[in-house]
Amino acid sequence: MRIGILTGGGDCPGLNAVIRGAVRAAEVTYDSTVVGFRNAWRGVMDNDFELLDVDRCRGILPLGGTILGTSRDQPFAFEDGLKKVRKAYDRHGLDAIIGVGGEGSMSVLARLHENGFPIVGVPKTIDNDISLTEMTFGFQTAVQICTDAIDRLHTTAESHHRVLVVEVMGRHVGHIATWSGIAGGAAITLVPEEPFDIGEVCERIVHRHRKGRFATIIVVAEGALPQPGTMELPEPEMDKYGHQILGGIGSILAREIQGRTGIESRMTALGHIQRGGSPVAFDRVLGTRFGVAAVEAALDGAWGQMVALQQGHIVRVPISDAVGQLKMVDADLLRLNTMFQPRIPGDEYPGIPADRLERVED
Ligand SMILES: Nc1ncnc2c1ncn2[C@@H]1O[C@H](COP(=O)(O)OP(=O)(O)OP(=O)(O)O)[C@@H](O)[C@H]1O
Ligand SMILES: O=P(O)(O)OC[C@H]1O[C@](O)(CO)[C@@H](O)[C@@H]1O
Ligand SMILES: [Mg+2]
Repeated sequence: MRIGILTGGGDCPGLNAVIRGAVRAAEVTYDSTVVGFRNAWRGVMDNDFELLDVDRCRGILPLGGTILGTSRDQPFAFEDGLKKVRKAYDRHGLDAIIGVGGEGSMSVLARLHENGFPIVGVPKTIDNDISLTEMTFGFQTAVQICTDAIDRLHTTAESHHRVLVVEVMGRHVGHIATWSGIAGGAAITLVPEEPFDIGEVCERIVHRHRKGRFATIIVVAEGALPQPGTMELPEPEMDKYGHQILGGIGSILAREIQGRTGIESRMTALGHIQRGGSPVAFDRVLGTRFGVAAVEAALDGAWGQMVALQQGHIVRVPISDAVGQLKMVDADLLRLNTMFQPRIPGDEYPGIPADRLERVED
């Protein structure tokens, strides 16, 4: 079998593990050939490719990024895009294409499948927001990077008695913020799932500092939003693909908190550091499993399917079922954010008696 592979959307630690896993499975186990297209669909449309073999993939497992390069270009944005994809299939004698990407890339794959192409999807994103898979590779690496940063920020925040706002990625959902907030012991975590009230955030900070605490770490997802009418945010700029360029809520928050509370506040935006560098072991393993499973799906003719992690097992789900709705943070985890935040008078926590709440009041 001849299999095309490409990586699309933002890069992500673990992409090279997918490529290596797919190539090793194809070449060594299933006597198949893998054609790698550079920079996602741009490479398919421009015939920019390389043949991938076990030798080419030696040493790439611990490498961040993707050896194939990536882009947000896709065939439906071009009048002759589909024609060019068809030409690539014929020219390379392809039997399948494995597309590795985020929710946007999966939507493109679903449409290509509808157009008759033999497609298999592999979900990727540090944001961990793709439905029907419990985890995407890259996420654990991003969480570890954020947690390490928060650990460091604790000591400087405490020395200076400051509020430190840490802005992390998470365009539509707060998986990275929630996990790293819990792991790093943040006092307050703000996520897109639950618009925040700046007045209440400041009240919690003041209350905490009044009771002898000397520093506060706040983790905020880049896509977190204030409750309507509570705080002005500037309109974000757009990139050339129509995505909002996020990043900035951290500095706005730090300014607002300092202005309202009088407590010195600073901000650190972790930005693309979260996406760079070597994947942690979990992401290498998940990437490898996904790469192998994608080749096996192609060999089985499981077109239009996406490989996914469910209850520790690799399964296949229709790509069309995985797109359209993002995977939000579990209510169980969001509850921890609320439980661990500095308390203010009037807080209620379902299931916890009021006298106990008073005893553990932060
Ligand atoms: N339903 C769709 N049909 C056609 N194109 C789409 C669709 N949804 C998204 N796209 C486009 O697909 C491309 C890839 O999507 P996007 O840039 O969001 O990356 P992604 O794969 O979701 O990765 P990331 O996690 O980095 O966002 C973009 O150009 C986007 O505009
Ligand atoms: O690299 P770009 O295009 O700035 O995209 C940034 C976006 O990509 C993501 O990292 C997802 O891949 C989001 O968390 C973030 O908002
Ligand atoms: Mg996307």
